[in-house]
This record gives sequence, structure tokens and C-alpha cells, in this order.
Amino acid sequence: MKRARIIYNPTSGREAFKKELADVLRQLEQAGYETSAHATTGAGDATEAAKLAVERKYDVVIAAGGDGTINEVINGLAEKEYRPKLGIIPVGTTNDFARALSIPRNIHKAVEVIIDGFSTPLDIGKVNDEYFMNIAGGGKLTELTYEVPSKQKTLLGQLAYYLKGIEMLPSLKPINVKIEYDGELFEDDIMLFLVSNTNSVGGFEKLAPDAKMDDGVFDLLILKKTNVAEFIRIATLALRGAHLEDERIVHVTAKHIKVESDEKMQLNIDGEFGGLLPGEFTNLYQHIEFFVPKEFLEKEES
Ligand SMILES: Nc1ncnc2c1ncn2[C@@H]1O[C@H](COP(=O)(O)OP(=O)(O)OP(=O)(O)O)[C@@H](O)[C@H]1O
Repeated sequence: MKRARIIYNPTSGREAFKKELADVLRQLEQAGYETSAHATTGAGDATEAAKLAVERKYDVVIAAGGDGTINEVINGLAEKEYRPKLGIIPVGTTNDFARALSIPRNIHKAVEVIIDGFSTPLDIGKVNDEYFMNIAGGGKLTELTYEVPSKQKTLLGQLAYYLKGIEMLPSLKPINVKIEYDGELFEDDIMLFLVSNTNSVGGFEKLAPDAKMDDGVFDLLILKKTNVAEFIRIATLALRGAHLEDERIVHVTAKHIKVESDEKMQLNIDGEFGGLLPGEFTNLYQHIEFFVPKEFLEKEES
């Protein structure tokens, strides 16, 4: 019999998972998984719970929560030699990663994906000592995601990000950076840079339209110095994925990226504050095996 460990955030989203826990345990038991569950107690606890699940040699770890919880669980698994397969039950406010994997929002359908057993190894990003699955970056505008209080995030959802973004536009300042990527060098004044592992982030569905999650490289997007009007124009283009041709955008793929600046710049890692520059990014090729719907595998192949 296989053993599964659920790590769930009881405060995530609308506390939807707690009510379904007993049914989820039954569903997994019936499918042949001996299952236990850990409710997280606060920031960082999902990482510790995931480390413990590795030590206890669980076959499968299931992260139930939003992107924050999944990120924490990945941080517990990624540095280990033995890494259990990871299932996802998306019950957060933002579920960018689950959406990128086509995992259904319905809790029991998401559990079915794990039971069906199709899985695929995906790349994980590492920046300094932290891991990420979606995106990391820096620049004034990327700071907005964690400046939105989480209460407001829950109430207003994505809208909060945009409102905060507009409010911050006047304070946008270019920063001079030096970016080394796979032996190449870029040095210029920029508004922001993004290191992406997936193609849809924070409402931008086509930020890096061709980004693949299992090719061992990041999509590096740099927005060079602009004025506010140009910034809005390019952001509008980005909403429909038409920004890559713009002369102010630099778009390359790279496995290893190093970003430095003489000025202070905060890093954002999967939507949370991630310390200050310098940042050294490494793509860990197909590092964690995720349960995904069969349709996701078929789509990736075509
Ligand atoms: N018991 C808890 N009480 C308060 N906060 C918690 C608890 N357990 C975990 N957390 C914190 O809540 C953060 C956010 O959780 P999570 O991502 O699951 O849900 P969310 O806030 O609903 O959605 P999202 O982060 O996708 O917007 C986690 O990164 C974690 O640090």
C-alpha cells in the first residue's frame, strides 16, 4: 500500500479544504493510499512538514492550499535527494501554478488527478537559497504583489494587484543592473526583470507564451527604462501576449542567470518578498515529479 501525506493550509482561500478533509481521506484510502494529514500552523510550517514527509519516506506528498503553500512545500522537498511525487489541491486565492498544470479547482476532481496516477517531472527554479515554481523577479512593480495585504487579496482577488499597480505607477524608477545569463552580459537601466518557469502569472496569461515547464531553461524578460506612458502601453500589450516584439523588451532563455545592481532592489519569489539583490538563479531540470491530468500530458506532447 502506498503512503500519502497531505499538507494543507487551514486558512487558505475560503477555508474550503477543512470541510472536505474527511471525504478526501476516504477517497484516497479507497484508491489504495494510506493517508495522513498535517494542518499548517503559520508561515514556513509547510516547508518543515514537507521535510518531515521526506524523512518518513512517504511515496506521495499532497499540497492543499494556494501558491504560497505549494511554494513552501516545494522548498521542503527540493533540496532533498529523495523527493516524493507531489500532488496539488488548489484551494488558494491565487492558484497560478495549478492552472498552469490544468489541475481542476474542484477538490475531489483534483484528488482524482492524483489517483489516476499520471505524472511528469518539472523544472524548479532556485534563487540564492530559495526555490520557486512560477516566477521570480525584481523592480518596482514586482514589489506590489506583497504590498497588497492578504486580507485585501482575499476580498478583491486579482483586482487588488492591478489597483495597487496603478497606484504605484508614479513611483516607478529605472534601476541600473548587470545581468549575466549563460555567459552573456546585459547592462542597462531597467524597470523590471522576470525569471519565469511558466507562461501564466498573476493574471498575465501569456507573459512568456513559449515558456515550457520541463525544458531546463527559464524565460528571462527584461523591461528596459520607459516613461509612464510607455510602461502602460507595454503592460497593455503584455495582457494579450503581444509585448515580446517591443523594442523595450529583452526576451531570452537561459539556465543560469545572475543579477546585480549598485542600487537596492527587492526580489520577489513566487509572489512573496524574497530578500534583496544580488540574485543568482539556477534552473533545476525536471527536479520534482508532479501529478497532472492526462490531458495536460497530451497537450504538452502535441
Ligand atoms: N494556520 C495558518 N494561519 C495563518 N497563516 C498560515 C497558516 N498556515 C499557513 N499560513 C500561511 O499562509 C500563506 C498563504 O497561503 P496559501 O497560499 O495557501 O493561501 P492563500 O493566501 O489563500 O492563497 P494565495 O497565497 O494563493 O493568494 C502561506 O504561505 C503560509 O505562510
